[in-house]
Amino acid sequence: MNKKIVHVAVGVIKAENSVFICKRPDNKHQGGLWEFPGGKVERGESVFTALQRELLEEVALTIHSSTELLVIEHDYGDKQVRLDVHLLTDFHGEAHGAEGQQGKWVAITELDNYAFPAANVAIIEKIKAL
Ligand SMILES: Nc1nc2c([nH]c(=O)n2[C@@H]2O[C@H](COP(=O)(O)OP(=O)(O)OP(=O)(O)O)[C@@H](O)[C@H]2O)c(=O)[nH]1
Ligand SMILES: [Mg+2]
Repeated sequence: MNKKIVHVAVGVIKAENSVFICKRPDNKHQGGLWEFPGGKVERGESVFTALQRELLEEVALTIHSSTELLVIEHDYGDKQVRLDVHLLTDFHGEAHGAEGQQGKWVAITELDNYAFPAANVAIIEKIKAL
């Protein structure tokens, strides 16, 4: 049976050798794990517009431009996702967990110390190679 694929815009917010990550609330899908901020792309919306909307809501950043990093399709069993991952280096604001969630800047060399959803393995590999 074909499952519906959830289209998600994911932003890797990078400044110097660090990226900004947030902790997913326990009650959400893949809760308690760390994530790159982002969310579902709404009907008729571009990935960039979704990123602008989600990052303002979640981490209070204004995004000026983005570049595509990679696309990941992953089946969690309970949910199938397509992650459109963009690199964000052109933004303004002070990143913080604007929805009450934990958020922090982490050196790319320290990312292996954080637990991410399974789909994120390829994102982390890509970031290390930037
Ligand atoms: N934002 C984000 N979502 C991810 C990552 N990795 C990953 O598998 N996902 C999955 O992508 C899906 C959608 O993300 P989301 O929960 O942020 O969506 P959203 O902000 O629109 O949330 P909402 O609809 O609950 O308000 C979730 O099933 C989540 O588990 C990641 O690094 N960042
Ligand atoms: Mg989200």
